[in-house]
Amino acid sequence: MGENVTTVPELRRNSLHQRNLLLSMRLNNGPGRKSFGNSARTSSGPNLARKPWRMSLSHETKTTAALVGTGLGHRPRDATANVKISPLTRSKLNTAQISPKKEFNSAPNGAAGNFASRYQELSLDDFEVGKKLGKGKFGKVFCVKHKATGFICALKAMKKSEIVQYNVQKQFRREVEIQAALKHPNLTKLYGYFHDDKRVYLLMEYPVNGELYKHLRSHGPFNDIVASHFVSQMADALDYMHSRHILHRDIKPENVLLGFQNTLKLTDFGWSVTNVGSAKRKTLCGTMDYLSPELIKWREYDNRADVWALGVLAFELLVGNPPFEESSKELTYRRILKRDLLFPDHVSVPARDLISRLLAYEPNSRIPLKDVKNHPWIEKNRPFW
Ligand SMILES: Nc1ncnc2c1ncn2[C@@H]1O[C@H](COP(=O)(O)OP(=O)(O)OP(=O)(O)O)[C@@H](O)[C@H]1O
Repeated sequence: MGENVTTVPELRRNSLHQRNLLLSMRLNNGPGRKSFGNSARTSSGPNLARKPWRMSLSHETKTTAALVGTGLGHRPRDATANVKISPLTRSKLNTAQISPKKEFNSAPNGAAGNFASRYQELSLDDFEVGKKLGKGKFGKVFCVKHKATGFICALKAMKKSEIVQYNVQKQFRREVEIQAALKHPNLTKLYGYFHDDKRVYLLMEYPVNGELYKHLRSHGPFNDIVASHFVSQMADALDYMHSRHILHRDIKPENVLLGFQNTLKLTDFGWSVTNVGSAKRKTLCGTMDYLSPELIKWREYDNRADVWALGVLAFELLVGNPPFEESSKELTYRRILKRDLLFPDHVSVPARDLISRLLAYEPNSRIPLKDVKNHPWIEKNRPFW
């Protein structure tokens, strides 16, 4: 398959936002030109395949500023908040901090305390850069070792100029703020960040076993024991996020990393958003196969859209493809709106029951995440995890 060919399944998993971004990158002669291929994750261009999409229908609540000093953050009530930073200004900026020292003290490594005291002064020279772990639209991710302490983590390097060029400062800032605030064993931790003249570097937990999606593709669908373990962990992670009034909005196997012993680590908070109280959202975002009926109908939605997406994920883990997969967006949407849910014979009765409850058409009828771990399918398989 040539570099500039995108397969139908990959386009299917693309996002409207992403297509818009791609268009904008093409119009701007930006890096999107290189990226339009199914080898996007490993090719030199940014990855635009299988990505979320988003079309803003309403003004969204923004969280408070972070990324102080990088040139990408803003200070509340600061009139210069959204002013693009010139290269000259950027070069004068100091090393940033995203969070207090305890961020690193909670890192899963004995050297973390020592590491913590140094992170404000970090630069790329403080790390041994290991293998490339992946590539996103705005940066590359590497496995790195902090030279002084031996602390191993993932480092995502993003060009400031590209973040500014594609006007995604706010989205980037929100992603960083949200990920930094979340602390849960099934969410990929963001320890902190630093920057230099050209790039911002995010230091993250390194789940060593890579993307769940790759395991799904290489090993085929999972059995009940493995799938139920993943579903239970994901329910826990989402329940935690929702308890903090945060919606993930882009659940799919590509956004799940794996640590040791099948520990699930949800990642990519690029479309996550805070949703305080009974507020509802209207921004259309997510990945086609994972969209809930209320999203497709452009209705207001809340955290139960993530519950639906968990149902789609559970199905994909057991079957190998999402339940409403079709060759076109229109056909997929039609099946979702009809809730045309068909299980292959091998899917067990209790698994069908949980998936059906997660995929209840009406958000009110969906099983609460707290009840997922007590569901018979989960309880039956738990002893074998
Ligand atoms: N903390 C991490 N540990 C291990 N691998 C990671 C980590 N974060 C990202 N990766 C890998 O690097 C790839 C690129 O990640 P990145 O966050 O830049 O992009 P993305 O979120 O997949 O895509 P995009 O930037 O287009 O939204 C991921 O697909 C994943 O395989």
